[in-house]
Amino acid sequence: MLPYKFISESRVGELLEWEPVVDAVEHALKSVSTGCAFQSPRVKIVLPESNLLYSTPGYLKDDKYGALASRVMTKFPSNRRLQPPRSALNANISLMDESTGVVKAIIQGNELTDWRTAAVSVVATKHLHKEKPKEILAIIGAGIQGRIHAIAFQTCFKFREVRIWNRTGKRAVDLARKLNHELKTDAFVSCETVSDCVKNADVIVTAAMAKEMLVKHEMVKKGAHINAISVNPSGTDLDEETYRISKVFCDHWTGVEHELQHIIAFGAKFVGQVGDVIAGSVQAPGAGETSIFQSLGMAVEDCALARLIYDLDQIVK
Ligand SMILES: NC(=O)C1=CN([C@@H]2O[C@H](COP(=O)(O)OP(=O)(O)OC[C@H]3O[C@@H](n4cnc5c(N)ncnc54)[C@H](O)[C@@H]3O)[C@@H](O)[C@H]2O)C=CC1
Ligand SMILES: O=C(O)C1=NCCCC1
Repeated sequence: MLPYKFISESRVGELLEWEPVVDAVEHALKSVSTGCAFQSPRVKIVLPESNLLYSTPGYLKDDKYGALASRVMTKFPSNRRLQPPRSALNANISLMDESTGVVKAIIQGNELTDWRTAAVSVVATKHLHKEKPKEILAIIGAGIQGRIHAIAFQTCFKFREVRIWNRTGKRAVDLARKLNHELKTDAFVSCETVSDCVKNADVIVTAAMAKEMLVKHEMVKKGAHINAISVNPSGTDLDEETYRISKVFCDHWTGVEHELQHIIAFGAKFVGQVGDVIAGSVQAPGAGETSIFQSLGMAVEDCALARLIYDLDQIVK
């Protein structure tokens, strides 16, 4: 018998639904603005062959989603070439008892990472693109994050059209077909060029981790909202001018200081954390203002989800 609960990926998949996940990450995002988030900059270790190990410990003080947790994640890009292929990112979360610090659960963390990242983009869009059109969504990159963002956004907002572009076009075609089938809709379409995908889109998600800047400012509709979720220290999916002409928001200031200096060097001005807008201390972008949410991911998001999963595991049989 293990001295802690083990919660597997398949169990996490059974437990999660969008409404509670979005609520949990909304609490986590707000916590950075209200003094309820305790977290350090992400530790990143570069391993041989450019593989990575990330560590993100944190404590979220919150009645509903409060938790003391630490996530360890590895990124081994060559996993995609294994037979059968494996995810490049692999995460596990230790959830500790808040009064003793003793581990009470180990949660496999890939589903958790996928759901929480897409839910964070949903919350950013809700608050930064409030009362603005949500007819056309463009998704750049049809990988794990592209797929989960497509599902989350369609579940939470119901866009009329969801366009998907991918470097290898067949992946975008296949994903659109699969999602139409799974979600019983015809809203998903694939696009052959980034420009066709982004043109006139109200909301854009970039999850391609491209070496070149894929989205150029002239492609982006004035007043659109962009969720830039790729974490890439050497590049961005958006061009420099898109950053300069937009109001740019982050998840947490510490992350900006430690990981986003290359974007500040473009002349981008970060105007606040999404949590500041939720808490009412920073204004949301006005009509006609283009906005970017530069997502890094942070420990308190993992805390909120770990708590939600742990609590659901106790009650859902
Ligand atoms: N902000 C956050 O909290 C999180 C961010 N991420 C980041 O999101 C990004 C996507 O992650 P996943 O979907 O898991 O990866 P993935 O490998 O499943 O998908 C990446 C997609 O980008 C495309 N791509 C790769 N290189 C490209 C290039 N040079 N040009 C154009 N397209 C290219 C691939 O075809 C693939 O469809 C990564 O940068 C990852 O680090 C992932 C999880 C959380
Ligand atoms: O989930 C996170 O947080 C990630 N951080 C850095 C790299 C991609 C995922």
